[in-house]
Amino acid sequence: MASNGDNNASAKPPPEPSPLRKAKFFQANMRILVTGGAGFIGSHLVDRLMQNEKNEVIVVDNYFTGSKDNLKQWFGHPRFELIRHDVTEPLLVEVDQIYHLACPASPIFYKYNPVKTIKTNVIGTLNMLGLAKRVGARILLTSTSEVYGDPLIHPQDESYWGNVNPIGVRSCYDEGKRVAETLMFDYHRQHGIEIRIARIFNTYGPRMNIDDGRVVSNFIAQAIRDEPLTVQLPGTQTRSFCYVSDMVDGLIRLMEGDNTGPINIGNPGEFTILELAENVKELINPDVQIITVENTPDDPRQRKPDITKAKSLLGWEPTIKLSDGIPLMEDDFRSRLGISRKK
Ligand SMILES: NC(=O)c1ccc[n+]([C@@H]2O[C@H](COP(=O)([O-])OP(=O)(O)OC[C@H]3O[C@@H](n4cnc5c(N)ncnc54)[C@H](O)[C@@H]3O)[C@@H](O)[C@H]2O)c1
Ligand SMILES: O=c1ccn([C@@H]2O[C@H](COP(=O)(O)OP(=O)(O)O[C@H]3OC[C@@H](O)[C@H](O)[C@H]3O)[C@@H](O)[C@H]2O)c(=O)[nH]1
Repeated sequence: MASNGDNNASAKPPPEPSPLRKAKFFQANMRILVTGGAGFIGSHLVDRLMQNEKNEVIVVDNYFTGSKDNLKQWFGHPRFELIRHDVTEPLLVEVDQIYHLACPASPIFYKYNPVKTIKTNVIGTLNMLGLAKRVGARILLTSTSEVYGDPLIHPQDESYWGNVNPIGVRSCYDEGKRVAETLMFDYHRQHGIEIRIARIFNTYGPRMNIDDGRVVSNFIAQAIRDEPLTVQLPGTQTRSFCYVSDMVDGLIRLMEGDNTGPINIGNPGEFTILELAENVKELINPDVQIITVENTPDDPRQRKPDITKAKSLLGWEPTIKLSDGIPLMEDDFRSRLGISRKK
């Protein structure tokens, strides 16, 4: 099946960014806002940004799925600030870059209060774009592979417009992210805002909530606790799993580069969910049982990123394969669960 053409096509060049960008008083540091920075990917991003001593990092988070614990290593640091704030409310800060991650990402959490999820995606993104416009900041949105819905082309490249149910139980998230992308491009074309859009594919690693509900964290927690691994039917559905340090590297490259995106960031290594369960069983607990359970509506049947653009435009590709990433996550889960390896 054919793709839908160039997403970036625009008739005329966008206007210049806000003059405020160039009218600031001299300042040596880069002031970076990370929304959703207390969450899984956000906190790893903050760690990486804080390594650069020219960066000042402000995190805003409402702690719905994130935790202060993920950032405790930075409390009291002079270049770090944490604000309890909900992005559905306006925010007044002075920053140069915005990494906009705030949004529950696990299906069980984003479906828990769907109206809030879509407000976070739409009003939250509008607020962050309004902020970017006022201060002339560059803004990066963490969009998702879910914008492709249950994809009819495989692997998915950025020119594919997707196959999304607009009225389903996942729509608050996938349609919400699609509107967020639309808003990003409208602010770019209309107001000259410097935008970056990452389409993130399934990402895993240390610090995921133990009971997050997503498949890798579920299977690892189950294997450590000696509970059966719950493969949702049919088990032949596929996902491609990216380790979090690779993801953070891709996001920073996208922010620092010249391309608006959207750009897929993910690991093209594709596994059926049953294969994932077998991998976790082999690596963590060969005695654990694998069982099948009912699935939820509209679960995408296949997903794998085409990362040609990320390779050529960002010089990025993932470096950590699943069989190396699972043990790294296992260490973190064991220490948080207080269950050591069997002798
Ligand atoms: N992890 C993945 O596989 C994946 C895949 C695709 C896209 N993404 C996107 O990456 C981003 C981060 O995902 P994650 O896996 O780290 O999820 P996460 O749930 O761990 O982090 C999301 C963070 O946003 C915060 N948040 C939620 N709603 C908020 C609101 N209204 N105001 C302020 N803060 C709010 C949460 O408390 C949490 O700290 C999300 O935008 C998600 O859609 C993640
Ligand atoms: O215990 C489980 C959990 C999940 N699954 C299956 O594993 C697959 C992946 O499910 P997850 O809940 O981890 O995540 P999904 O791929 O459905 O959605 C994710 O996609 C990308 C991001 O935007 C989000 O992090 C999330 O929406 C699904 O087919 C699901 O049915 C299981 O078989 N068992």
